[in-house]
Parts: sequence; structure tokens; C-alpha cells
Amino acid sequence: MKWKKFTLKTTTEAVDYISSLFDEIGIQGIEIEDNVPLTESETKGMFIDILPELPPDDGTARVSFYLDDDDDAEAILKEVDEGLSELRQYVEIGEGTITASETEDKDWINNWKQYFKPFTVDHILIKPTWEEIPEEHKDKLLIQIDPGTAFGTGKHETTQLCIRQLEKYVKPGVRILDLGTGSGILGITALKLGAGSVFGTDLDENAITAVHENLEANGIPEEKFGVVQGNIIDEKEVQDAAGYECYDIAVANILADVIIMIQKEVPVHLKQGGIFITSGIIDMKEQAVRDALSQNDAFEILETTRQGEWVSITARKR
Ligand SMILES: C[S@@+](CC[C@H](N)C(=O)[O-])C[C@H]1O[C@@H](n2cnc3c(N)ncnc32)[C@H](O)[C@@H]1O
Repeated sequence: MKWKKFTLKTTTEAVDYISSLFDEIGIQGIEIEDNVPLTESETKGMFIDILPELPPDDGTARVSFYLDDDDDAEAILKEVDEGLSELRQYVEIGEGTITASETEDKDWINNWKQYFKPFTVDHILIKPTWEEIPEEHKDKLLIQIDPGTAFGTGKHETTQLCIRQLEKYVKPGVRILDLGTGSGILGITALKLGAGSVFGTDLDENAITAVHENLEANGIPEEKFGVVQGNIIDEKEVQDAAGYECYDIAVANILADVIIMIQKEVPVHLKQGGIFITSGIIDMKEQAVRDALSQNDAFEILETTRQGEWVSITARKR
């Protein structure tokens, strides 16, 4: 299958904002190229033998996305254009030009794999299923992931923010609701941290296959992690399948606008005192999420954590 590749020339400063914008538009699978040198801790955490030689960082970046023949490229590009005009008011987006080229399916379905290497989040080692465990990390809590075409390698800041909150709140045997489960990485991490069971939902059908494959890769029995495709915000079937007032922790790493909607539904599924971990929130939308959670009598906000431009807010059901 032929894919059209669209490449936006922008600044490194704007990359997270653009990735959030593309998410909102429904563009999946973006590719980011820049010349920002890795930090010392990134270099230590990546376990790669040879670091690529990069030209000097000039502050520019390229963000690419792919559309196939079924996508309405004209309508999507119009939405991108409008989104970029709005973003310009908050952040320096640089040139903002988009160029189009054709590519083959295999380019983007598999190319990312060469950049996905084992890495650590605190005492947790996350590694692609196809890589060896680095000798020096054999003592770490191992999570093996192949996201396939679903979201969730663990590299994204928002996933790591959620993982750190799970480390804090998961106690032996707790029940977890994993909203926007993607590859299942958060639910699987919770199980490895001692949770008793997970129920996951996602709009993306690829998430169902990815979760099953990743459970197998991690030696976790399927009955520990139920997963359904659907939207808990407004589908009674999904709400019933999840069950009511039965979760100790709900985690939703989606998007600020979705968190604002989903937080109205989450309390009916949480036990009293249950914890709601949210992320996927770009900093310029933090206040809107905070306002929504504050206006919801069911919740009290416990803490806010940050990584780069991304935010996680954790609340408790009163
Ligand atoms: C940023 S990814 C997170 C994946 C994984 N949980 C992680 O932390 O890496 C967000 C996921 O939420 C899904 N999603 C978006 N809106 C949703 C909704 N209303 N209900 C369930 N899933 C949703 C997307 O399909 C995507 O898989």
C-alpha cells in the first residue's frame, strides 16, 4: 500500500505541542527528527552501543505523519493548518511548512523498531520483546512490550508519569481500570507491581491484539487483564462491562480534552477513596483539566507531576 508522508518543518520547542495537536486531530504514528543531543541520563538509560553523530542542534525539528488513500488528506491538512495558526499564539513554531512525499507501508509500520531500545524508569526495565535483557539490569522489574500499531512503548513522557504514579499507589491485589490502554503497558506495569487485576478500554481495535500479545510476552494469564474496545464516556455496554465502584485505581493517559470528559464517568467505577491518575495533558491545557477535576465534587486533587511539557494530575475519590 502507498502512504503519503507529510513533513512539517518546525522548532524543537514546539514539538510536544504539535504532537498533542496531531493527537487531537486523530493523526497517529508521528515521527520526530531533531538534532537535540541526548542527556546524560538518556544516554545511560538507552543501552545502545554507538550513538549517532548529529549535526549541531539549530533548534529546528521535522515532524512527519502518514495518511493512506482512505484518509481525507485535504480535510486533515486544513485542520493541521488551523491548529498551527492557533499554536503560533502560544509557541514559536518556526517555518511551519508542510511537504508531501510518497512512501511504502513497511517504512513506517516497522521503521520505528530500530529506535526502540531497552530503557529504565526507576527500578523498572522496559524492553522491546525482540531485544535481550542488558546484563546490568537483570535485577530490575521487567516489562516486555511490542505495541504493534497501538500506542505505548513507555518512551513517552506521559506514560512514564503514569508509571511513576502507579509505583506510588499500587498495593498488592488492587484492581485497576486502564482507560486508553493502548499496548497495555500501564496495566501490565500495575500487575507486575502487584495489582490483582486490570480492566482496559480503548477506542483503537489494535489495542486488543496488542494487550493479548503483551500479556503473553510477560507471562501474565489473560484472565488478569480484561480488555474491550469502546468508549466508557458514553457507551453503557462498556460502562457495565467495567463494573461499578470496584476499582482502587483508574489510570487514563489520553488527552486533556478526553480527560475532561472522562473524569465525569470515572467516579462511578472507583471505590470510595480510589485514586485517579491522569496524563496526556500538555501544559497549556493543565488549567482546564485542573478546573474540571476541581469542579467535580467526587474528586479532590492530590498532586501534580511534570516531565518536559507534559503533566499528570492525580486525584482521589472522596
Ligand atoms: C496516549 S495513548 C496511551 C497508551 C498507553 N496507556 C500509554 O500510557 O502509553 C492514548 C490511548 O487512548 C485511546 N483513547 C482515546 N480516546 C479514548 C477514549 N475515550 N476511551 C478509551 N481510549 C481512548 C487511544 O486510542 C490511545 O490508544
